[in-house]
Amino acid sequence: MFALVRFSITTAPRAGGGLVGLAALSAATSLAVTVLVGQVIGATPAFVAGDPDHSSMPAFALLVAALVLVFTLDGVLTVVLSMLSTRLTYDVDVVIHRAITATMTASARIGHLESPAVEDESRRARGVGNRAIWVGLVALAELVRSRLLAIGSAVVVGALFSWPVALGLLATTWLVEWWSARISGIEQVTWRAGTRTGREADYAYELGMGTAAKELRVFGFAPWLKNRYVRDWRSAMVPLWRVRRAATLRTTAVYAAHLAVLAVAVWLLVRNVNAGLLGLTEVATVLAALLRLAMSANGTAAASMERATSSLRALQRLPKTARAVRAGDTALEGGRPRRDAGETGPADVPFDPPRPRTGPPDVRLEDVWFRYPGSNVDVLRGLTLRLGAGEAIGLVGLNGAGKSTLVHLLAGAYRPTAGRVVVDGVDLADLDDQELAAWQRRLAPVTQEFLRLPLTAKENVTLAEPADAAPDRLVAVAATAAIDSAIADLPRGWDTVLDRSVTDGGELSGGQWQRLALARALYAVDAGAGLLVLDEPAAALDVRSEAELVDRYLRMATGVTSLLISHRFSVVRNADRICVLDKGVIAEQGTHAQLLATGGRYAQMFELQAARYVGGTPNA
Ligand SMILES: Nc1ncnc2c1ncn2[C@@H]1O[C@H](COP(=O)(O)OP(=O)(O)OP(=O)(O)O)[C@@H](O)[C@H]1O
Repeated sequence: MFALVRFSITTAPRAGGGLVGLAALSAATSLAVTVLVGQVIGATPAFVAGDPDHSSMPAFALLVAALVLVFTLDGVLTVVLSMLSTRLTYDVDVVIHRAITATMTASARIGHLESPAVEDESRRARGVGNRAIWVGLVALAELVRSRLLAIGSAVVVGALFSWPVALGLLATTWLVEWWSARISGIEQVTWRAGTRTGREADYAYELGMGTAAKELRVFGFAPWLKNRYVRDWRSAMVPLWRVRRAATLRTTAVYAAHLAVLAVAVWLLVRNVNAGLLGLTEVATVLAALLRLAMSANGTAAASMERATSSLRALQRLPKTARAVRAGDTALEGGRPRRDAGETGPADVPFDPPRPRTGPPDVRLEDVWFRYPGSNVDVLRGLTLRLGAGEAIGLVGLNGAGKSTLVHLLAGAYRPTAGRVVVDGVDLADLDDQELAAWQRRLAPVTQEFLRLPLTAKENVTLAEPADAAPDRLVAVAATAAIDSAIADLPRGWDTVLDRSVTDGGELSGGQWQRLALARALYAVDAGAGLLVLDEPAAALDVRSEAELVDRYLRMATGVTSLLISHRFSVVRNADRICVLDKGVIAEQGTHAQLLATGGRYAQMFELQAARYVGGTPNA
């Protein structure tokens, strides 16, 4: 409870503090209503049978007016409390989202993004329905109100009637509350154990409703995915239902004890009335207070607080878990010291749209070993490769040889397990986050899974670069990437949002998306990026245009260092140097003609591919 109070007061001091303060005030007004109701009822007979000159009128009217006033205030406070809760909801939502996104984007490296531990912790922090913490904060106000009201009502019952009855009922009221919170705690532990299955259910839902909604239906996989979702969701929820079923008997016993004490209290009250020990005012006040006390057990609020506290702890652990996952790389690397102190989070890393124009970089991979976190297979095994400043290097290799992995290492997204990636003499592993982010801004990549953003066509090309400052550049790169006519056909040209679900939105074919991604990389080069990386840039293009497009592309990108990865030899053959990646190392390198003359692996692969074209050698 104290952790939540501290959290609400530090994150939203006005709404959080105001909510708790108002809750206390609301408890006081509710208690005042109870006492005034007793007073009015007690005074009614005397007033009704009153003297003919109505001398008791002003006092009775005053009592009724006070009751109406306090009752109205109580109602107003309830409305204000609900408004403040809504306000707190917004404030806290922002804080939680910021905390989670700050952790996820705290580093320019990406190991933690693939970590199940980090994903589970983030899911726990968000809680069921993503709202555990703020539901708990609203419950905190309710709990403050109900507990103060319970104590106040007990004092009224004790002072006017019986202290043992007051304390007995207070005890069973809190027993009910404690029991609800305890069950919720057990449910939390059970739910935490099932977060992985729950996450799988979430993925299935996201796939079916978003990412792959169209494809799954076109190919008739929707029922399969639905069954899978139901299966995973049930297996995450069944243990929870089991906990609830197992607790049914004890829950019934706790509520029965509470009701029994209330029944005894009412029976004793009736006995006292019969014995003439209590007047009408006392009876009315005590009865109202007894009911208030008995009904103040707020198991729901206590349970929500339990859940919120558990989520809050997960939220506080999250950055540590993410750091530990990233630090796991250090252990893999044999403890080479790293400068993690520079991890400052997105709020502190200023985004600087203009790319630093520092010319084409010289990049060296020196005896690089790499295995993915959690894997026991070395993808790269002592790879050494140099991309000289301004050189165009082609990279070929079989599926799974490690070509895309090499691109991740070049970008510094992962650290090598051993060895170094050195850019202009600086080891990427020694860069702090801001320096690494600056290096990544010097890259213009087209990866296999290129971005398809539901933004305008213009934003898809320019991203953070200011397009309005260079409209000619936009036209030029669109022409080079041969996407200009497709853009002209869109309902609103460059300003068309590339998402069919938007009014006046447009859609591109797979090949047209790829051309748009190429235009984006060219635009970045023009804006100052010095290293162009094309990973299968022509996979979605028809064979006729691919080689011609890539050649045109490289011509326009002169003056940069470029890495061209492709299974299609027609794409890489004009590179200054072609490297063959095999078994984690560069097995061969040279020009297209030199490699063919050597008769090695490259020549074999080339001949195999060429034989599939009519006439033997495409573009040879
Ligand atoms: N995030 C990851 N975690 C664990 N292993 C991975 C991860 N990404 C790739 N791998 C593994 O690393 C190896 C190299 O993959 P990579 O994608 O770099 O190959 P590639 O040469 O680009 O393949 P392709 O030609 O099919 O695109 C593969 O065995 C793959 O299964």
